[in-house]
Amino acid sequence: MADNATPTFAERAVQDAPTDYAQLRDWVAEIAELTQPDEVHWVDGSEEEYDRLAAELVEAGTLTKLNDDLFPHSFAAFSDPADVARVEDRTFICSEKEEDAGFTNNWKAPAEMHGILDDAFRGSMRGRTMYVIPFVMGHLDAEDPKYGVEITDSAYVVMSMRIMARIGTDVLEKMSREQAFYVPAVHSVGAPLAPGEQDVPWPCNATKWIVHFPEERSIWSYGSGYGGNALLGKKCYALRIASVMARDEGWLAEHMLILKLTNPEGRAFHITGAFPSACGKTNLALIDPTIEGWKAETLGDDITWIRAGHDGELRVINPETGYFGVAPGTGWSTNPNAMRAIARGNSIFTNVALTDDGGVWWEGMTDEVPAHLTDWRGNDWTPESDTPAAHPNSRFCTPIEQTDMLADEYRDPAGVKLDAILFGGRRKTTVPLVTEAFDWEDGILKGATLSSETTAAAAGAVGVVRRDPMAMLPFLGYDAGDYLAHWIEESGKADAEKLPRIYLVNWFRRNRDGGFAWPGFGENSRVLKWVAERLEGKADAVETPIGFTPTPESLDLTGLDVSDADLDDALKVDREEWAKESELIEEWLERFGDSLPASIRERYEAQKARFAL
Ligand SMILES: Nc1nc2c(ncn2[C@@H]2O[C@H](COP(=O)(O)OP(=O)(O)OP(=O)(O)O)[C@@H](O)[C@H]2O)c(=O)[nH]1
Ligand SMILES: O=C([O-])CC(=O)C(=O)O
Ligand SMILES: [Mn+2]
Repeated sequence: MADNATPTFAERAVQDAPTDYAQLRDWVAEIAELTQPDEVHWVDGSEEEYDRLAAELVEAGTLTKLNDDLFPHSFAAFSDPADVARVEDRTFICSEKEEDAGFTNNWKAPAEMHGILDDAFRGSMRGRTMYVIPFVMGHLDAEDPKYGVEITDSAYVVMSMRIMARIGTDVLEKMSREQAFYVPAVHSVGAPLAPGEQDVPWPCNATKWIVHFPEERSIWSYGSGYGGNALLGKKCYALRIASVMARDEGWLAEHMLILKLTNPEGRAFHITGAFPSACGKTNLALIDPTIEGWKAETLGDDITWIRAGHDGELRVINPETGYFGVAPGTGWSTNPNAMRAIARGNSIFTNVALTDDGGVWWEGMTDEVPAHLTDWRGNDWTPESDTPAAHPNSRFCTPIEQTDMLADEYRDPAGVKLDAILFGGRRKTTVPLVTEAFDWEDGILKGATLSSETTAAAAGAVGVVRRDPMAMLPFLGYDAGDYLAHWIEESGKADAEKLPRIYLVNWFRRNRDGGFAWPGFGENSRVLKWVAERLEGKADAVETPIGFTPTPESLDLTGLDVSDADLDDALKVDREEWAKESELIEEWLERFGDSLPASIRERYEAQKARFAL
């Protein structure tokens, strides 16, 4: 016990707590006792609070206020050059049993990991403010709201969480009233300050731990201030922990965009797309169709929760409220919908370049390259410079409500019926522009064996082909084989004839000259049109050993300047390429051992046999 004069860290953490939810108060007190912050602030989620934090971060040099005439109410942040992406090799799933984490995850025994984390977090918030952020992923008025509380010592995280999720007083009140379960999520940049020590603009620690305890449903993140490592509602909760909740409760947490596509007759199709990080989800979610009469609206760009509805349909919602989008390549010509949302302001940019008039710029934003910039590292930059002005994984963090083409159904907790699922990745070779799976099980095989070249979204080598089941490889909270079995089980709850159709897509295949065979971006609406017309039984296709691909005539190419050679390069199923691919797929499936569902192996054998014919 402390004497009367000095309250303990625990006492100070809850003395002004705006809740009487005892379990929550106890947990916050316990974390304060461990991390020893100077102050504790319970986040209310108000605009005044956001502006106050922004002013503090501008003062500290963490944020640069942008020119209000260009990007109203917006800021740029520049991270430590060693803290620019998710760190997959420091990400752990600490289930009780190692086999439950599966071969795709790093694992340590929970007791051992708790010991490591206790040591790391002890005193880690000294000299800093500890923020308590009540949040909900998905809708607050959902049947079963998915609450969380993030404790963090980063005001940048608080500001970003306010864009990305529903946070603050309303959430805290409802959670407290219901005494509801919440996911406890603790984040520290791991850079305590000694008394009088000067802070740096982007505090972080060379050692990083991104840890999930699936049975406890808890998250501990140490050492990084960046994106998916630190905004714990996003990948850590809404994918890794949610995938485990989904397994136990009977739903699916997926790394997918949601798009509503309406044809000229007014019929709407809801399409999700699972593509690995930096492989085109945000761009497809915000597509500006180039074909006449077709309308696209978005519901989400990164995470989708899927549930079999009472009506035998699969229904989907987006649990987030903002974009944490890849900046480079997002431009007025490639993605005007994203640009318009960004230009409304209220955004935080991380690791982009600054223009001389107080705006931001990144590669691909405009066709014209500015003559002078300050690059993401703070150095002078000109078009002659030999490094990019913006980091390849620089990001814009922008409220989804600022999107002109936001679908009304985004706001509906019941979500929308799912009509088609696209699985995609970056493949220079082998994988055609679009292939319709023969049926649902064949579609699951396509998802289970999905592959892509690695990108700058995660630390490590770029451009290496790896298998990425359902684009969830870095986001699975449990064994990959059990996850595939869960997909099969959940889809069994829907009426077979109401199940979505599954397509494999690849916008990134190269032509014989090494360029992109397909122009991509808005032109992908031509592929979406083909998908919609397949769903209606209207579009023609060629049957190949891997499924149905478009006949050149069935793709609407009106007004598109694409050569026959490029089209052939984009669409072909090449037997030699697939002979190599089959070997890689076989090696991949071997790695699952006994946990691979038998039906997936059977469908793979059937595919292989079709090539042998
Ligand atoms: N060539 C080509 N590039 C594309 C296409 N769609 C997206 N890209 C580029 O791919 C990169 C990543 O695209 P995003 O849409 O941000 O990818 P994402 O899947 O949302 O990435 P995360 O947010 O990291 O999960 C950007 O540089 C885009 O410009 C396309 O159709 N063709
Ligand atoms: O999580 C992040 O840092 C950014 C992101 O969306 C991804 O990598 O998929
Ligand atoms: Mn994205």
